[in-house]
Amino acid sequence: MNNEKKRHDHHDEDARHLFELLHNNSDWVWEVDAQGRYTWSSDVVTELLGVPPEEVIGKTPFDFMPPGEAERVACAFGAIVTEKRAFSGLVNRNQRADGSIVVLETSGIPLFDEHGELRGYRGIDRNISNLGERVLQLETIYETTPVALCMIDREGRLVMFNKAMAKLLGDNAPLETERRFQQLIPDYWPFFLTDFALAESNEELPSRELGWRDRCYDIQSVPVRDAMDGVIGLSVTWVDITERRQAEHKLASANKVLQQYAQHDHLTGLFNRRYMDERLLNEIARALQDDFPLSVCLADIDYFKHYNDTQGHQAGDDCLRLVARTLTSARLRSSDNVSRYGGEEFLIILPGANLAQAMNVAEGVRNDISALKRPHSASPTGFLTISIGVATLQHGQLRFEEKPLHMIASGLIHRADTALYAAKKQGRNQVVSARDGHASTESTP
Ligand SMILES: Nc1nc2c(ncn2[C@@H]2O[C@H](COP(=O)(O)OP(=O)(O)OP(=O)(O)O)[C@@H](O)[C@H]2O)c(=O)[nH]1
Repeated sequence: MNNEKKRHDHHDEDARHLFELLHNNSDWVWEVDAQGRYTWSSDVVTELLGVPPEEVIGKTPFDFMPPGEAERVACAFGAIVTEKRAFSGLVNRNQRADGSIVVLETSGIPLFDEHGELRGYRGIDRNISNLGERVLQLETIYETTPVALCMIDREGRLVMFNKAMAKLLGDNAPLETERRFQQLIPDYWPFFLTDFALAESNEELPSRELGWRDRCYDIQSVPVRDAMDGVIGLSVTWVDITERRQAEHKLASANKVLQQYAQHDHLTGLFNRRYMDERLLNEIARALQDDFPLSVCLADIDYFKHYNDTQGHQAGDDCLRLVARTLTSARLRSSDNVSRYGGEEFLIILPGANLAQAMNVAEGVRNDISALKRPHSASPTGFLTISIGVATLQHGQLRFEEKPLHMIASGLIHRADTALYAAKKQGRNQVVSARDGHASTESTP
């Protein structure tokens, strides 16, 4: 009898204690039915929402939230109820009876009846107004930023992802967090495995440029660590750089076209004088450095003014194009360069060619042009011909040249021009070298 009374007293004591715990605490304890209507509430609700427990019964949590917030939370809570799972840390804004806003952190566990059917939830709400407002703001920023963000854990699960990331994944977007990245974008998983390995060894993670469904992304992972500094996941940023890359490609092609214009003669397609002057400086510098000879051939169409005057300017242009084609199809080395140097004047740079070799090339070119048998009434041959002046920077002689490059270049061109003048003077349709001023081939009248 005595023991029985003791047990009874204990029971009373526990019940009083439990009552105190439930109603006189900082957390609000509640139960809802399967439709989310409160079926039981501790007194703490008065403190949190400014209404007594009896006014809460029959209502749902969404009845205490501002409309936009109710919609947002309903969305998150809908997924939880569908899966009939426990949840925690669900942050939500509520409107108190006096109109003020209180931010609550809600956690709960599902309750099942004897048939295993969901009969409701039991849980607690905690007032986190100070911290909560900041958390919600950060969540909003995370959710609505146009940059795609996600967090991948070590098993490849997509633990978190924002709206932009869901859009990026499109119909690949996971409906449950259990979906693994390996299944979503299998090709990228090896990159993240590498990032995990680098993060483990405290190395910097590189940014990567990868394509996914016709878009181009700049992807950067940052390790997420636990309290013991272990890597538990990767926070990944996906910046869509498709437009930037497209603009860069357009710019590169435009630059290519501009460069083509800047370096080429539009009539013949050959390199122009501006390019060739620069090229000549580079070739002379190379010849000086490696101590090899370099020659230039300056070619000029004979009696071209007359050709123009009799055949017309258009035919003159065609003739210039024909000469350009013939010069480029001559058997030159790949390092040789042909340009239109002036109106009807062409320059050929022959790196590595000594005077004899250059004379040979020039003679071949002269011969090619006369072999075209292009009628030209003013020419003594009756056909189109060219005259060529050849000048060479001799191997060995260069070493002692101490002039600036541009002076060596202009001196070389000047000597070729003087030789060309001599060729014209001696009857045209011939090649003359700057050294001796003698024609290598006489014109054939
Ligand atoms: N059709 C055409 N003619 C051009 C072009 N550039 C220069 N010319 C012509 O080339 C001719 C060059 O004439 P001249 O410098 O007097 O020389 P030439 O008549 O060839 O006489 P020699 O060089 O002494 O044999 C001029 O009539 C220019 O108008 C061009 O792009 N197209």
